[in-house]
Amino acid sequence: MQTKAVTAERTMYYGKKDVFVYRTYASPLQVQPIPESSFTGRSNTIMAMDIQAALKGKAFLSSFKDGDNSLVIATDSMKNFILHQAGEFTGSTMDDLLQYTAVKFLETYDHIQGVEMSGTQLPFKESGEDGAAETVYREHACEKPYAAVEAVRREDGTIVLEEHVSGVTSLHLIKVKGSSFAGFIRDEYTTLPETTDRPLFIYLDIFWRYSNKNHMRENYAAAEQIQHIAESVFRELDSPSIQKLIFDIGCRILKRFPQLAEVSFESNNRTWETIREEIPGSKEGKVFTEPRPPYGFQGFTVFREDMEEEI
Ligand SMILES: O=c1[nH]c(=O)c2[nH]c(=O)[nH]c2[nH]1
Repeated sequence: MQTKAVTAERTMYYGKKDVFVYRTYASPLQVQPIPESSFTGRSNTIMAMDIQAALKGKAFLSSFKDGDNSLVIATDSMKNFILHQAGEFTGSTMDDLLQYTAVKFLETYDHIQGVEMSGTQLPFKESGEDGAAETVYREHACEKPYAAVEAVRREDGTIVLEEHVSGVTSLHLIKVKGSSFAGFIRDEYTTLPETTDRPLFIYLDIFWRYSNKNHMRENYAAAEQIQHIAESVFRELDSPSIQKLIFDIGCRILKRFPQLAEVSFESNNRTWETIREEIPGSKEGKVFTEPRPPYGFQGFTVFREDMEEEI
């Protein structure tokens, strides 16, 4: 849950997580292709999602303090509500489904003040060599589209979308050569050698915000396209560090999608451990093994004003 007790304000919410929603034959998604990706949409024959919802509002105080459940919507009922709305939903993205359902919660129950919802999409790829099979899908590992929304009831009673973040999580990208890491502080704590060419393996989560919340429907940036941009920039550029790599990926994403205001990254260094630098008879072959913990990580947000040069 994103909500953290970092302010003097009381933390108070409750909800349901891991609501698995499988909606079949939702409206297909269509997007404009971009140079880095031939992706043009999803059939949405299966929209598979792991959804979380949290309800907020002063009305719930008595349930915590006095054990008064008279205003409690059981989390079991919340699960049923979410599953029901998945059948009413006519849109084509998880972002939209979350917004639709969060607003429905507020419209249905007057005493709720805010609803936070997030979801991870579980991609099912068309099965078959040419992807032509229309009814058989194989579950796809690794990268997953993500979305989170918060809808609130204002003082004047209007319901607004206060927060919306989209994302793609668990990209596992390896580039076997063309990455370096050198020039860092060398002191008595340094044992890491400088590398001019390392096999860089990163785990990457990417999150983005639209400059205007209406863009979510009119100018949707698909997780697949963001992923393909990340892969293209990784392939094209020789990076001096993961820090610079994620910055460059962020600039390219903002360049490609003017409707986005910012892109954030959480990266994890999973660079393989080198076992054999040289293999007799092989020009470039090496042998590596899994890295051992602990793992390095980076977090960074790229804003539009950061984009000075063309990438
Ligand atoms: O790209 C990197 N950035 C770092 O900050 C770092 N630190 C480290 O040990 N290896 C790496 N690699």
